[in-house]
Amino acid sequence: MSANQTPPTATPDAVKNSAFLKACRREPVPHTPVWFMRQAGRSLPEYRKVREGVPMLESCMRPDLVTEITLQPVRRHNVDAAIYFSDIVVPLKAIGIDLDIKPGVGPVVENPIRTRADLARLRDLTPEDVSYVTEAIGLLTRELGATPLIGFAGAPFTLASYLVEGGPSRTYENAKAMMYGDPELWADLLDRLADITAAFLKVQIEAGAAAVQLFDSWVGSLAPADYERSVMPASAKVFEAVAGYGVPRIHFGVGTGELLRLMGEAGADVVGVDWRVPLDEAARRVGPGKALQGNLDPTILFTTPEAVEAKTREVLDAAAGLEGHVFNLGHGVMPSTDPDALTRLVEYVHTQTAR
Ligand SMILES: Cc1c2[nH]c(c1CCC(=O)O)Cc1[nH]c(c(CCC(=O)O)c1C)Cc1[nH]c(c(CCC(=O)O)c1C)Cc1[nH]c(c(C)c1CCC(=O)O)C2
Repeated sequence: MSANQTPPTATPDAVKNSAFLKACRREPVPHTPVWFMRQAGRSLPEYRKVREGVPMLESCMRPDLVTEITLQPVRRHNVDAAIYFSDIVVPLKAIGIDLDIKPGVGPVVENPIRTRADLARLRDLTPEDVSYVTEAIGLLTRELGATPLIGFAGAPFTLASYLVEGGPSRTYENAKAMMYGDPELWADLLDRLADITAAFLKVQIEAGAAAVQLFDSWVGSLAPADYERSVMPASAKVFEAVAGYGVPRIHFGVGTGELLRLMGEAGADVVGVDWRVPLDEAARRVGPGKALQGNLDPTILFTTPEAVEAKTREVLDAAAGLEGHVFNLGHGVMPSTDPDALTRLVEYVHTQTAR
């Protein structure tokens, strides 16, 4: 093993043999595994109760709260994987970036990153900066038993979109202007973010995360040629940095139909697909050797159980020929979703796909 290679992690056998990890490895499964992006928090009344009076970022730094919130959807819905409760901006906060998560708005950065001098504020992340993550994952893996824990991070482009814009955006005009107008500064910014993201994922894997997901939620705003030239190298650097652990790497974005092949080639084992591209078509675009994750439109959950089943059937039919399928929504659970609709959906996918 060369000096810059990482050792494989000791994922327990019971977790390794879970339906979720088998599907990620494209092995036969007893049933199609299910989890939901943004299953922790959001729609659960028990989540709102424990969060009462605790600001979002503070809750991410408290191992007792992180453990409880991560476990809540596992207890309630019988999902096949847990996702670590945190946020994509937590590693940026941990290195001292002055940002906050405003309720109903999202991440807001006090002083956006716009110039070369601003880059100096992005120092490396050390495990000590996020010791609460290591502690929480230690607690969680004990409680979860055979249920895998998914670690996650924001991808360089999506993190840059918040850092350069200063908050949520529809058009990403400042970020894209930097990408087109000062490609060297942009490349250096994304490279810095790749290192921070890779360090944050390593902390989670070394603490016991059995898989990781890179959220490039907003990268669908780019044309494939610009993605390939200006973003893919940084995302590929993140995937490469954690390749040696042997844990599945999931890559997800919204509106990424035109980018699916490149997002797989960046180094993912599993490509996440939103609801705009049927999974059989997504498989053709991604090519062989990758599992797919997705892709029920989350808004269908506001209709009737019959309509949810019919739409789920379409997803399962499109997924029938795939090498590996992890059932998920095409984007995160929306806050006003009825939690019982999620529980019924898990049950439906499990019974429809039982082998
Ligand atoms: C773009 C992005 C963010 N955060 C995240 C993404 C990528 C996923 C995606 O595309 O949806 C990722 C994220 N954020 C959160 C998780 C927890 C784990 C999970 O349940 O998936 C995960 C995986 C908790 C959170 N992150 C946030 C909340 C809500 C804050 C609260 O409950 O007070 C939660 C539970 C805040 C947040 N943070 C962010 C947004 C857009 C918001 C929502 C703002 C709002 O509408 O209130 C940035």
